[in-house]
Amino acid sequence: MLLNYLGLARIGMLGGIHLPSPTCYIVHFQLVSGLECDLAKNLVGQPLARQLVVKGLRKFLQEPSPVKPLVLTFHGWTGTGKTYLATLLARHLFRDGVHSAYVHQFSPVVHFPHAEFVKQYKHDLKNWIQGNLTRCGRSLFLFDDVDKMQPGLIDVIIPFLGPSWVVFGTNYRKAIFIFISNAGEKQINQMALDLWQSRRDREEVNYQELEASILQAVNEKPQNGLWKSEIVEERLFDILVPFLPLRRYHVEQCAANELVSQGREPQPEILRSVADSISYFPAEHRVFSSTGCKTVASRDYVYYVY
Ligand SMILES: Nc1ncnc2c1ncn2[C@@H]1O[C@H](COP(=O)(O)OP(=O)(O)OP(=O)(O)O)[C@@H](O)[C@H]1O
Repeated sequence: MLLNYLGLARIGMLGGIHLPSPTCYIVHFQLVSGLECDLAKNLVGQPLARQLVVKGLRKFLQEPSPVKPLVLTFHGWTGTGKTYLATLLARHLFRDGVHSAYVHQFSPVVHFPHAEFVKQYKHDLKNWIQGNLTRCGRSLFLFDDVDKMQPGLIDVIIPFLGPSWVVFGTNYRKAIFIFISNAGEKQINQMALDLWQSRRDREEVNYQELEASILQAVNEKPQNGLWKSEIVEERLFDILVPFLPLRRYHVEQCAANELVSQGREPQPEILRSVADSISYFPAEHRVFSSTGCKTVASRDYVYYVY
């Protein structure tokens, strides 16, 4: 029963049968440029995240024999585009995007809900990753809400993240792992607010300082899936990607993109109404969107037509 919660039956892995597959994604020279272009068009207000991911991916894919898997951690406030970026990345790597059999998404509430089953979860997760990397060395693993995972659970995948050439008889160095969390969101938001208060552009954020304060926040908070994790302590991640809080004009941009994708005119009055309907923080200055662009796509734009 526990195996089924990870959907292991779906791909014929029960009983240790690993079906080799020739159809993992094929690295081609347009892959990263295509992603870069897509992100420039659709990922609003996150130039730093875009540059970090594109640069890291390009370097990783150019290497025929990478020294280790690519491990990215995404941090930031809700609705700033962390999952969205991961989805776009999956779409460029695999024809079926996140629905590909080689993309594996994990969420603590769906896959690891009960603290008393952690031992079983660890066992199943390790087998699941091992089995799927045997099928496709270029698999993509997305861990959502890592900060809400049981501490220690994630450490079971550490052998797959390091530079070991062969672990359990398989080469794991071409895989991509992404850990998504809100850990460090306060630090990111504070830094963006400080910049705003000193009338500087939010994109002028000092990456090294930000990275250090996010790592400190992760380590200070127990009951956080990355707390005391070797992924952080041993620096098994390659790139820490911060997502900045979004401003009102970003919300308008998200609404404009949504309208255009629906084949509609992005009329300024509609964009203004959408932005007006969202709350902003901190209360005294109302600088950043409380929900980022999260609720923008699900709006019923019919009501915004005058
Ligand atoms: N920077 C952005 N650019 C364009 N659209 C965005 C952006 N951020 C969020 N969105 C929109 O909001 C939706 C939800 O965003 P997403 O799931 O990426 O948020 P998140 O940062 O992962 O938040 P959470 O921490 O709550 O999971 C996306 O599917 C997309 O439609």
